[in-house]
Amino acid sequence: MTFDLAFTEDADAESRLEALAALTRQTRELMDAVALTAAPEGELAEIAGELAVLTERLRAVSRQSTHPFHIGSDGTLRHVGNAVIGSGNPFALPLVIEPDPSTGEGGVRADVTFRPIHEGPPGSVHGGVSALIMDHLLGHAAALAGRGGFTGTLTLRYVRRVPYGEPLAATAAVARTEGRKTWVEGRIADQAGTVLVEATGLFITPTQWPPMRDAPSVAG
Ligand SMILES: CCCCC/C=C\C/C=C\C/C=C\C/C=C\CCCC(=O)SCCNC(=O)CCNC(=O)[C@H](O)C(C)(C)COP(=O)(O)OP(=O)(O)OC[C@H]1O[C@@H](n2cnc3c(N)ncnc32)[C@H](O)[C@@H]1OP(=O)(O)O
Repeated sequence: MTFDLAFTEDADAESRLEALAALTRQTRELMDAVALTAAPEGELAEIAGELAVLTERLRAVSRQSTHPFHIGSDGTLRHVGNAVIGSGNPFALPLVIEPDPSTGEGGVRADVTFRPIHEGPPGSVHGGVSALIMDHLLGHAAALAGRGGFTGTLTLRYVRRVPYGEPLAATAAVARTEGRKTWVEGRIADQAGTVLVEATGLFITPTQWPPMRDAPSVAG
């Protein structure tokens, strides 16, 4: 397979990206408020009407596509539209990933506090949301090791229910490599270190891929 990963300089000024990030954060607050609202029926309909006006205002000046990868002013590789880390994507948690070489090659960690909008089983985080976070974090570890690629397989073991509203830690590091294949292992644990989710992912680097050995740090 061939795959062109275009690292474009984004035309948007940093100040506009900051304003977009502020709108995105506000939208996340809105999502949380909607999920927990106890407002009466009439007020719900009224608020929906007000939001429809705002939605139309945004839609009237839509981009053709979401923000692509671009190199930020500090040299960081940014993906503003990403579903997990994107500062311009309300769906993103967002996950803020830090390198943690102490955990191994490509080692990364992220503090994560899930919210009620992530609910699956009552009072717990949806297993698919945990998988999303693990997929991304494992992929980030592979990229940090200079072996970025697509997820081929992702296997999870749900050890204990994952609570929301509680600070948790997600970690990952490369376990082994073979040609274009990179196996990465990771976990989500609570503050006491109790493992809640274990994950193993196989990432495959496409045949035509820009050299990642000198990849800049990645952010949303
Ligand atoms: C969305 C991000 C994009 C990635 C950007 C990466 C880096 C950018 C820099 C930083 C980014 C930072 C972090 C990234 C964070 C998260 C990553 C999220 C990743 C995703 O969210 S990604 C979406 C889900 N993912 C897909 O959408 C994949 C769809 N798929 C394909 O695009 C192809 O399928 C591909 C490329 C996987 C392989 O295609 P190919 O042509 O290169 O490989 P080929 O067939 O030649 O096989 C070669 C050897 O791999 C074995 N093999 C092949 N496929 C396998 C599989 N699935 N499972 C197990 N083994 C497999 C064969 O059996 C053979 O093995 P052997 O050599 O031993 O015979």
